[in-house]
Amino acid sequence: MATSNAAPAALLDALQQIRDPLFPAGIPATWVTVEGTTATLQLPFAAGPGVLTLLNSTAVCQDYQWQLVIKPETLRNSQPEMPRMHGNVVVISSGKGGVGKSSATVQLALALQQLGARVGVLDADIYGPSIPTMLGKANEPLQFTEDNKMIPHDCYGLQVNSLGYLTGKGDAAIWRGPMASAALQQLFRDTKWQPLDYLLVDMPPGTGDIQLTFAQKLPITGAVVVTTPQNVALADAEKGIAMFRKVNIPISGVLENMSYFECSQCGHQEPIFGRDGGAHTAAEQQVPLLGQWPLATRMQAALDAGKPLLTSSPDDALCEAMRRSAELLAASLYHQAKK
Ligand SMILES: Nc1ncnc2c1ncn2[C@@H]1O[C@H](COP(=O)(O)OP(=O)(O)OP(=O)(O)O)[C@@H](O)[C@H]1O
Repeated sequence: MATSNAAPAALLDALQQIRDPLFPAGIPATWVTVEGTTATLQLPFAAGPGVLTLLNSTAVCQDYQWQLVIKPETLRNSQPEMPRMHGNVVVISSGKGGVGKSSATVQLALALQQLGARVGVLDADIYGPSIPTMLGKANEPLQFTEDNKMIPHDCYGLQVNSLGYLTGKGDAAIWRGPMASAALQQLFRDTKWQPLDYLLVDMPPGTGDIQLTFAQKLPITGAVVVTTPQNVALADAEKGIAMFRKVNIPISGVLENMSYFECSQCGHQEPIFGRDGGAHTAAEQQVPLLGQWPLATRMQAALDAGKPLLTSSPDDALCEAMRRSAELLAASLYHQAKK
């Protein structure tokens, strides 16, 4: 019976030649095992079955029945002296408020989960924690362990903690400066997370002291900068990128949100905030573009109802775009950490 060591050289060669944003340097032999005509691709980051379609576009690969196994690796982070307890911590940030940072956090988290990862969400947006609205359970108080750790809510299989579960509406906004940074760190540390592959942190918007201190204290693997395409948002997105660079946190990518308005009646696409602004910023800053999500009424309605599209209409074309962004994020985290 053929084993991984016996994988034909022609197959390994072909895999190494594959080029895709998920595999910028091809697929290494160590990710592939072969038994007879069954081949298994084990990926160290979350990705969807489209990967197998990519393989099957190569003639040699078509001789095998492919299986995909997702086993995300916990990568190095910004606090090498701390134990890697929370999987890969990814901060989702925006220089400007209201661009869709919380929506992106929720939807990237659900998409990563649908790609086979164990995912947590930490809502650290002190100015207005909106994750409980988007994922439900807004009025369910948190439970505590005997040693006083917060037990995260289970929302659609995600482990979720939010300042919104601890404070009454409006209370959070009075936190400022060092008090806010300390509260955020406590929220991170005093939550009893079950094993995770990815922990997505919804940061407070902006690039001030609170964000900088918090970013410096967390064991961060990468940062996503969410922006809308217009110039005022892009200028703030660039400030965000500069802030993370200053503290040596890799930028995993820019996510352009509200890229165009999509008419639900006729499908016409109107770039109301300008065209490709986030894409240009990503190119100029030499960071990956994770996606261009449209402004879509059904996305907002689903989030407002606490039933994101990925849970209520997973076959929607928008969900496909979100899963693509999530796999690009997972791959970017991996490749940047291995550089
Ligand atoms: N692509 C989109 N299409 C339609 N509505 C969207 C889209 N992205 C976000 N929204 C809606 O815009 C509003 C603001 O989004 P969200 O709360 O995610 O922004 P934010 O950047 O986190 O804001 P804040 O600065 O308050 O933290 C929400 O009602 C959300 O449902």
